[in-house]
Amino acid sequence: MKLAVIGTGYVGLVSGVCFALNGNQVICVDKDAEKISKLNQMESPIYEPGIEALIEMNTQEGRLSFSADLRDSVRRSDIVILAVGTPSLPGGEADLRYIEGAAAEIGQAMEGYKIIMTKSTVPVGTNEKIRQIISTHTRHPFDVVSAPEFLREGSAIQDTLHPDRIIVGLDNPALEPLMRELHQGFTDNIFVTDIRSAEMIKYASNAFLATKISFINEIANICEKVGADVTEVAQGMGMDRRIGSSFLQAGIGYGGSCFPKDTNALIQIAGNVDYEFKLLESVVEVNKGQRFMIISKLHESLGSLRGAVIGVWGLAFKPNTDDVREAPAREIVEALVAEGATVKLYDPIAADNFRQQYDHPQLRWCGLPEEAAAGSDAICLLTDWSVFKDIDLHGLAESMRRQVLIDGRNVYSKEQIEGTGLEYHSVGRPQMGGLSGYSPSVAGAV
Ligand SMILES: NC(=O)c1ccc[n+]([C@@H]2O[C@H](COP(=O)([O-])OP(=O)(O)OC[C@H]3O[C@@H](n4cnc5c(N)ncnc54)[C@H](O)[C@@H]3O)[C@@H](O)[C@H]2O)c1
Ligand SMILES: O=c1ccn([C@@H]2O[C@H](COP(=O)(O)OP(=O)(O)O[C@H]3O[C@H](CO)[C@@H](O)[C@H](O)[C@H]3O)[C@@H](O)[C@H]2O)c(=O)[nH]1
Repeated sequence: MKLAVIGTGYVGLVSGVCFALNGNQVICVDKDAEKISKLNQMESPIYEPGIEALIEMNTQEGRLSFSADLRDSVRRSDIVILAVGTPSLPGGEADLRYIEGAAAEIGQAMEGYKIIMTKSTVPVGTNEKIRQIISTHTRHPFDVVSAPEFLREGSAIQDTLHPDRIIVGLDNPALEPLMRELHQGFTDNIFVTDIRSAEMIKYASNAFLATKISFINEIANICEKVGADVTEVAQGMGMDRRIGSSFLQAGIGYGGSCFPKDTNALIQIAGNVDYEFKLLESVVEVNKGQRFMIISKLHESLGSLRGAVIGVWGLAFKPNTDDVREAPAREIVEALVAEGATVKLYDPIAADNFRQQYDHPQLRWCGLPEEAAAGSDAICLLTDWSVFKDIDLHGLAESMRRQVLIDGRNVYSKEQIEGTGLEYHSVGRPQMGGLSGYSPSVAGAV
């Protein structure tokens, strides 16, 4: 099939490449000329493992091309996929200006029947709005399909090629066979529903996953006070198939371009129909607070942070991505700076993106994790990049001014820490080493 994918960000580029791999003829379109120019040189504008090799292979085999010309690309395609951003407005609602802009451009470009398939995450009713906008610009017939995307950054290609399910929302049943054919090879598990339900499935899924994370983070906070270990608790809970073991990793909370924005948008979607989504409001509240446990633990160990040197490992919102949108690291680093610390930062991939958004004279940019640790009073691990798992912790302790390690992602095992001389704090697990050692505040409870 002939496809035009509008927006070559994390979703559009990965989807475009994977649809090309599946034998389709794909044009990836972006209004950002710099992105298109990079792509034409076989260079990916985003970091996503495996993407560059697939861009090159599909382009060489003539199935994939890149263009800044939306009009021409739409005319040459049967299916137009919308993958533009839907960021948050200040009040939390989804900002639909890119969707609306692209819909108008598509309408203006059309010279015959098209299927418009929305992959962007959009509030319930948006596909109807897309239909209205397009119809004000064209007399040609078209159909609108909602096909929300569920890929995760860092494993986006695998997620696209082997998804748990594909959701297709349509109001023209005649399109179902074509949608099945388009996704053939990815999965047979295609759930066809109405457009509004498809739009809601996306928000409900993200909100549920965010709820799991805030839930386990609150359990972790209680574990610390009662002397339990949240990793054991999560493992035991996850053995119940009704609960499942995924998304029960306690830490400094969720970030990224999706969970924070989509939970807020769903609260607004509910609010617009006079429904207060209290559970989700609490999920968001818990998540906002969770990152600051890093600062509390630093205070416990070091007292005032004025004049302290703090190493920070990891700036991306999760490993294997260069994306720093809504990364918990941002607020943690800002708090450290505000408290008068010098902060030594290291991230294997995302440091440049982070620095473009936030820089300060108290920040020192480091090229290696060991460099960020040397002479520091404490290290805070904020992103669970695999490079941190294999660090020589004995050598690390020796290079530091004070031997405090705050592990915001529960990366290290008890065995790895034992004998290193580090005072080790993690999330919802017993403290190890240090003057206080592990002293659960359970005196009243036992
Ligand atoms: N990032 C993810 O992991 C992920 C996963 C699932 C769903 N989503 C959803 O998918 C959508 C896209 O997310 P993203 O992270 O890929 O966004 P992104 O910001 O990385 O990319 C969006 C791209 O669209 C381009 N664009 C905007 N208007 C355009 C127009 N009129 N013509 C051509 N190009 C245009 C922008 O220049 C940009 O390159 C959002 O709704 C998001 O919520 C994202
Ligand atoms: O047990 C867990 C799992 C994740 N996280 C954090 O949650 C955030 C999001 O992680 P993840 O879901 O892996 O990454 P995203 O790329 O944001 O993907 C989510 O958001 C996308 C955009 O909507 C959806 O398509 C995906 O299905 C959904 O998982 C990150 O900060 C993680 O560190 C935890 O703290 N604990």
